Amino acid sequence: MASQDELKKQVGYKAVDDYVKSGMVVGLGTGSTAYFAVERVGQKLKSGELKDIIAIPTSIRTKEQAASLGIPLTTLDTHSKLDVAIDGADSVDPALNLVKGGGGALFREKIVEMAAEKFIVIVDESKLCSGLGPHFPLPIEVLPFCVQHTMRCLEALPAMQGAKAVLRMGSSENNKSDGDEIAISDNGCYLVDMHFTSDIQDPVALAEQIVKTVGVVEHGLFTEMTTAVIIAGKEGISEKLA
Ligand SMILES: O=C[C@H](O)[C@H](O)[C@H](O)COP(=O)(O)O
Repeated sequence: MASQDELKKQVGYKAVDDYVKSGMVVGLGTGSTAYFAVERVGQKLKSGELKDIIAIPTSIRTKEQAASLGIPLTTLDTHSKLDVAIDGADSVDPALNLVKGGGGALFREKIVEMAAEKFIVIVDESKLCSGLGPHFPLPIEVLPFCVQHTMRCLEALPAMQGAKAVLRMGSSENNKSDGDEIAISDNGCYLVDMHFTSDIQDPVALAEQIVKTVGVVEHGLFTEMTTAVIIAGKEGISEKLA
């Protein structure tokens, strides 16, 4: 049976093979699944199968990986429109709404992926869920100023359904929750993870309430953005179109 890494590699490679063509401006996602898509772009540029690609990375980690592979890079300041962006996700619901930001990259991911004509999501089947929320905590990037106050405001939002806010701890090297310092995003901000005990009833309404909360930079609900989800599982690879 294929390992989880093998499944991630399969979808990462397939997304590049199916959706990235020469001459495109490509958004490169962040995380252990997107890693393989970046690897594939690098391989195909090196072999000459792809030409004239320019890419926009969604984190410092991805920028470093892409640079090490010789992928030409740009930013949204130079290219406001992308042909395609490819990224992983932490949760995918049946309507292809996503929770993202488990690796802390949600702000850069969202600003890049919103600018892409096609947004291709790559996951193994463990990321599929019947409803967002309990499957994976919802990350929110916030300014450090008075973070405890911002967390209480988030908990009090009507559409938050009583979810509990937890300030993410990590280390300066890795903003996954594995250290004893407050995790710092690539943008110098904090990350708050909202823990739900029931499915989020209305992700669009919740997103609207979160962005109106002063102190919030961005949140990890990616609603109505997905073009397609490529899923790797025990039965092989499948694709769901929005
Ligand atoms: O901030 C991180 C991103 O949103 C990732 O795309 C997401 O956490 C999925 O990462 P992975 O493919 O490592 O599970």
